[in-house]
Amino acid sequence: MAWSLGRICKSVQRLGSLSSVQSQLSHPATSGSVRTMLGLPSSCFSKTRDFSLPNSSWGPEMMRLYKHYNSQCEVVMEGGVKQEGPWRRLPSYNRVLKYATGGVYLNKIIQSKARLFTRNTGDPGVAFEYVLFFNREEQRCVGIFQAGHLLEGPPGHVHGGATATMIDTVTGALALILSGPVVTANLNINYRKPIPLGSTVLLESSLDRKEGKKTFITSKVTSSDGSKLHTDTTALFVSISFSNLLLGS
Ligand SMILES: CCCCCCCCCCCCCCCC(=O)SCCNC(=O)CCNC(=O)[C@H](O)C(C)(C)COP(=O)(O)OP(=O)(O)OC[C@H]1O[C@@H](n2cnc3c(N)ncnc32)[C@H](O)[C@@H]1OP(=O)(O)O
Repeated sequence: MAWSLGRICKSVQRLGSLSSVQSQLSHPATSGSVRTMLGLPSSCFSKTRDFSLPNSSWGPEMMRLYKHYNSQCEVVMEGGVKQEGPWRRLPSYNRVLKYATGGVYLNKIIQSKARLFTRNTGDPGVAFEYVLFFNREEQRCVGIFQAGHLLEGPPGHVHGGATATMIDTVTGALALILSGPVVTANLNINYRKPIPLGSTVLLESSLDRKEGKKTFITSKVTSSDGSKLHTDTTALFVSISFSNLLLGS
């Protein structure tokens, strides 16, 4: 077990290196063959579903925003030469640690039925449909989120906890890319306007500042056209030793 844990820690430490993460992010043109998320051979991911790719449940607004950012992941230069664009799509799996260990699953630490909360159903469109994009230059992450009917809170609207989950995801992803292994220490959310169930919203997060172990991120959720502010948030992430997190110390 110690050997497997060591491999996980090394993988996540690699994930914590900005240059490493950036080089490992999937490229739009090769999204079906993501090199790896954690620096592992692509065979570890070959049978793994990438949940951040379009599926039949995505509505027109979700597709429009997806195409808007995805088209900026690659730019075609004069002469038809393709180059990386300012944005990267972040792949999204439901059992990262299983694959981080190359299939050696740590049953004693993580229950074998464990799934990433936001990716715990394979049924398209019923819960969290989302995709994240990262902009290196601007140190920004955006999330496009279509809320399924299982996320109801107030009748016809999204549960505040589900919204918080998505805010945690988009701010957490940014903090993770910029600072390596982190946990959420504080999320301060102002709920301004309810989000209609089934609608698509845009989550934007950007780096406020870094102070030692602390990474401060700001975020807002707006309607897909940007005209309506649903929430604004400040978030604090604290850097951790990944082995301490797994061992609960
Ligand atoms: C290829 C790449 C693809 C990437 C694509 C990834 C996509 C996929 C992304 C998914 C993203 C999901 C993101 C989910 C993230 C969770 O959900 S994490 C789970 C929820 N969070 C937790 O369970 C955390 C529980 N809390 C803790 O473990 C500990 O309290 C903490 C937060 C580590 C802090 O521990 P501590 O011993 O207090 O730490 P300590 O060193 O004393 O404090 C450090 C500093 O932080 C301050 N601080 C600590 N807590 C607080 C607080 N609550 N308020 C204010 N200040 C605080 C301290 O005052 C201290 O400040 P300074 O003195 O340095 O100025």
